[in-house]
Amino acid sequence: MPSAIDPRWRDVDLWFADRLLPPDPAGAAALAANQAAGLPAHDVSPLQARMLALIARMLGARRVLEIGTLGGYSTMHLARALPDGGQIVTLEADPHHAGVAAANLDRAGLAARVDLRVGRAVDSLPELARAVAAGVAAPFDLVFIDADKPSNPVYLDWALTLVRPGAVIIADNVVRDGRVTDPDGDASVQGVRAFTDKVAADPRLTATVLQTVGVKGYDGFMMILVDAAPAAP
Ligand SMILES: C[S@@+](CC[C@H](N)C(=O)[O-])C[C@H]1O[C@@H](n2cnc3c(N)ncnc32)[C@H](O)[C@@H]1O
Repeated sequence: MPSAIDPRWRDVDLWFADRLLPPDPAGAAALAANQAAGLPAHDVSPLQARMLALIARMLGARRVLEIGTLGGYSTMHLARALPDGGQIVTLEADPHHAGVAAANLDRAGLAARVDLRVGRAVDSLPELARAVAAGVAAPFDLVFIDADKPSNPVYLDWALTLVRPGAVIIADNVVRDGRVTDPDGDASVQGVRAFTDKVAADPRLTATVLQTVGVKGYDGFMMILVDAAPAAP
């Protein structure tokens, strides 16, 4: 169970969001539609969405892969960060979530930039990999992993077949209220732990974790740079 959110975390998030984020009627409408449709409130926060969008812009990303769409809130922010002709492919297992996301993205005028694929990510990823390997589709510049945590190690393997050298992979919810350090943690904790070990063992990868507190409680992101050559120590 997540622990209570310290009111200071929420207040500080809102204080910065008030100052740094522009009004986002489409984002607010998406969150309201998600709630009305009974989706879990597992979307990134507005400031976290801005962080993802900033990373996409800093990378000059044209192709983004997202694993875990929910109602399309993070998808929306990443899609807006793309240049003309850019595309985000987003994978969602739950048809109800995908339907709500499609409506949200359509209402936000972003449908043309989003390729929403419904089905388990492990079933969608091979086709994406075939397209990239055949040169039919460009490799991805940024991958955002935000779905079922037990599958994170598998998602890492697929991501590494799908990205260009210099790409960035971001995984959400790696801290899990501090539970990541529990060797007897649940399947999600085990997924994050195995994912972390896999990242650490791969000489092509340079990674760090940013622990976060805020309106979403206590959690964190792993950020991974995929180097062209083995990573320096
Ligand atoms: C944390 S939510 C995603 C939140 C979203 N990225 C955002 O910030 O707005 C995780 C989503 O992953 C989906 N999911 C879970 N298992 C999946 C799988 N095997 N393949 C694809 N999507 C999956 C869930 O249905 C849920 O909608």
